[in-house]
Amino acid sequence: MPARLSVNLNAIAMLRNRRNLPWPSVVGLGRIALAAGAHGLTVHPRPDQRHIRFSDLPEIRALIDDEFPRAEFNIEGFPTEEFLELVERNEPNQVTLVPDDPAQSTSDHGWDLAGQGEFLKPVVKRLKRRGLRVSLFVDPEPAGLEKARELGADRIELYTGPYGSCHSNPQGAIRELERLGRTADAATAAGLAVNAGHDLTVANLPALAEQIPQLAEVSIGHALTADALEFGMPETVRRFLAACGW
Ligand SMILES: CC(=O)[C@@H](O)[C@H](O)COP(=O)(O)O
Ligand SMILES: NCC(=O)COP(=O)(O)O
Repeated sequence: MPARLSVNLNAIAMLRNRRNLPWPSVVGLGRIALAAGAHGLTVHPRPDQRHIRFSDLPEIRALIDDEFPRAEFNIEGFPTEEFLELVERNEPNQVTLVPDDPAQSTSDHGWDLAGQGEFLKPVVKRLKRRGLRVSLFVDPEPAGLEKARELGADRIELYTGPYGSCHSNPQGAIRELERLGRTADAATAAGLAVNAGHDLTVANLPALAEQIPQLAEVSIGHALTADALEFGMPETVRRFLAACGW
């Protein structure tokens, strides 16, 4: 089955936050994306709430529950106590744990699974006890992924930033794709399902989907929001779904 598309609403929230006004509406554009066929919505709340605000989460949860009960809600972020309580209050289908520092402008690396395993283990256990699917954001590096399974994770999310940055470097893109493919295969061998995200575009998705046939989900925000400004959200979602192979 082609990878499912989860639309990341952070970039829309960032645009909204330029003013103390309720537009563009994060929930409204989430609704349009799901109505156009997207399979889920992703948010990545950060402690300073510079994109998604904590108050957006119950509204997104209600949108899915009331209007799109088959859609998935994915919450991404660094597992502080504040983040974990936010997750527990809003009951997503999936939690993607990301090792980003509050000062980072965006996510730019995956977990050091060996070095940070002791920190992650109780966090994964706590989320699993709540019945949530847990995914760990990882670099495209095949070695050591069994550790993610040992920690209790269900999935990994491949950090595709280095692949995305090869948009005008075809040889580099081929090298990154091979690295992503080997990492995905190592994850599958370890019993983990595979998600991917960061700087994915309509242009670079088809090759990724071909390289990783087992890809379960892609979460996409920045390029999808840029395209939505040009083509409108419904047409953009259809273009991204087609790029995934739907
Ligand atoms: C983990 C990841 O790659 C995304 O969550 C990314 O951080 C999107 O969030 P921003 O667009 O707010 O950086
Ligand atoms: N997990 C990655 C994500 O949600 C979106 O990243 P981007 O498309 O905004 O780079």
